[in-house]
Amino acid sequence: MFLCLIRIPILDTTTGLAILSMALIILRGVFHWLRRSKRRFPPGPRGTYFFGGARKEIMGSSFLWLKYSEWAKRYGPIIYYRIRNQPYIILQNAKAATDLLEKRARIYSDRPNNIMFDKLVGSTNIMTRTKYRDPRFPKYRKMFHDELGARGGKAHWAVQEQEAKVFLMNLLDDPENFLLHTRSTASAAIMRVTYGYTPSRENDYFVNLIREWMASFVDAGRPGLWLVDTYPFLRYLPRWFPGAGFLAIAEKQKRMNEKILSTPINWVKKEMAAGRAASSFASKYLSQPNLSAEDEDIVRVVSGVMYFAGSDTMAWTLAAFFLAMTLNPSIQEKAQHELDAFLGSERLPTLDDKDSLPYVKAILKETLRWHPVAPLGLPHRLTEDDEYEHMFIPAGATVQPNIWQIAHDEETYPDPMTFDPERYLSRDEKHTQPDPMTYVFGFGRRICPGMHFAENALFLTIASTLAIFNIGKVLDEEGREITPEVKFTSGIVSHVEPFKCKATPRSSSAEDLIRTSIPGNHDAEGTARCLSKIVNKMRNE
Ligand code: HEM
Repeated sequence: MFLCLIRIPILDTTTGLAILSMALIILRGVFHWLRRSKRRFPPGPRGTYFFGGARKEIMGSSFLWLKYSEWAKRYGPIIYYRIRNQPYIILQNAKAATDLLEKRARIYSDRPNNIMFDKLVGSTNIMTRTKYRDPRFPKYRKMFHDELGARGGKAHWAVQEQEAKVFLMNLLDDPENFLLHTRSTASAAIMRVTYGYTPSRENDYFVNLIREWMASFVDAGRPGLWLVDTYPFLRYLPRWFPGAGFLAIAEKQKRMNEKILSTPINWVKKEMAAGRAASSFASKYLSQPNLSAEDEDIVRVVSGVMYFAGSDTMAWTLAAFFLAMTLNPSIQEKAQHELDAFLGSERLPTLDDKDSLPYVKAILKETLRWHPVAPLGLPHRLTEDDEYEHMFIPAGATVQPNIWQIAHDEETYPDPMTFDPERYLSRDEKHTQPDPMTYVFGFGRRICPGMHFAENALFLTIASTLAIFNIGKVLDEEGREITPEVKFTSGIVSHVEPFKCKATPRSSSAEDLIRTSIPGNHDAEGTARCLSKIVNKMRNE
C-alpha cells in the first residue's frame, strides 16, 4: 500500500542535467577528500573545526612568530595547521622557504584570498596584496624595479647621501629625539624620491598619515581573526547586526587606503600644474603623454606603496641599530676604528665606500637579523597541490616564512640573541654564518622590491652615525647608567619599544664635519616647512 503512495517524478531534461551535475560535483568532492585524507600533511597542532588546536593557541599569543618558533621545536621545520577551512603552512628554516617560495615560485607567489581585505576593504589593487595573476602585478614590479632596483636606484644615491647628512644634523641639534629622527630620515628619503616632497622634521602631515595607517591594522593579518573570511555570506549582514562590527572596520580601512594613496599624488599634480614640481617618480610618470586613467591609477598605487611600505620598515631597523649600539660599546668602537682608518677625519662615508667597510656592513646585517622588522614577512598562497619531502601541501594554503625563527635558529646562529657582527666575517668560509639579507626581505617573485634602496639608506645612516657620534647609555638621577631593555612590539612590522640613549659627537672636528658638509641643510628645512604649510592648506580645503 505504501508503495503506491510513492510517485516517481518525471523529470524534464534541464532538471535531470542539474541533478546529474550536482551528483558529479559531490562525487568529485568525495573523491578529492578521500585522496587528500590519504596524504601525509606536515606535522602541526590539530583541533576540531571550531575548537582547540591552532586557533586557540594563536589567539592566545601576542607574538605569533614566537609561538611558531615554539612549534618548530615541537614539530620541526615545516608546520601545517588549519583554522576552520583554511590551511596554513609555516616554513621555519631557510632551506624550506627557499625550496618552496623561490625554487617553486610559479605556484607559491600568489597572495591569500581574503574577503575582509580583498572584497570589503578593496585592497587587491595595493601591490602587497595584489594577486599573482592580476595583469597589474608585473607592471607594478617592473616600475619598482626600474626605479629602485640595483641599477635604477643609483639615480637616488645623491638624495640618500643628503638625507643621511640631514639625519646627522638633526641628531646633533636634538639628540634626545633620536627615534623621531630615524622616522623622519626614512620617510624623507622615500618621499623625496617618490613625490619630490621633503617632510618637515616634526609633525609632518604625510608622515603622520602613514603612522595612523600602519597603526590601524597592526594585528589585522592574524590567521582566523575575521570570521567573514570563512563565511563569506557574513559580508552581506546589515551594519547594525550584532557582531557585524567588522564592516565598520573595513569601511574605515578603505577610507584610510584611499587617503594614503590619493593625498600625496594630488599634491604632486597641483605642484605640476603650478610648474614647481620637484623631479620624482610620480612626476616623471604623470608627465608621460597619453596617460590613460588606468596608467594614472597604477602610478598612484605604486607611489603610495613605495611610501607606506618603505618608511616604517627602515625607521624601525634604524631604531634597532641604536638599541644594539647602546648595549654594545665595544662593537661600536671597532666600527669606528674601521671608519677612521678608511675615511680619516676629512669626510663622511658615501655609498661608494660600502665594500671598503666590511665591519660596518656586518653591523647592518646583524641589525637586520637581530631584529627582523617583518618577522613573518608577508603571506604567500599556493595555487596548485604540491608535495615536498613526502609531505602534501594543499592548493589554497597560506604559506608563510617565519623569518624571525630563520634568523634565530640556534644551529645556524649560535647564541642568537647576542648582537655579533663577527658572524659574517670569519676568514674560514665554513664558520661564516649565513647572510640575513638572503631572507629578511622575503622570497621569490614577491621579494621586497625596495631592498636595494633600503640597504643603501640603512648602510649610509649607520656608517655616518658611527663616524660622527658615540651612542651610549643615559644616566639616572644618581649618575648610574640605565641599560635599556630589549623589547619589541608585535604586528606585521615589529619595532623596538621606545628607549633612551645618548648620542654625543665624537669630537669637535666631527661636529664641524657635519655642519660644513650640509651648507644647504637649513634651506632644506625651510623648504620642508613651507611644503608642510601647503599640504596643511590642502587638507583643510
Ligand atoms: C628594512 C627594510 C625592509 C624590510 C626588512 C622589508 C621586508 C619585506 C618583506 C619581508 C616583504 C615580503 C616579501 C614576500 O612576500 O616574500 C616585503 C615586501 C615588500 N616591500 Fe619591503 N622591506 C623593507 C623596505 C622596503 C622599502 C624601502 C620599500 C619601498 C621603497 C619596500 C616595498 C615593499 C613592497 C612593495 C613589498 C610587496 C612586494 C610584493 O607583494 O610583490 N620595502 N618587504
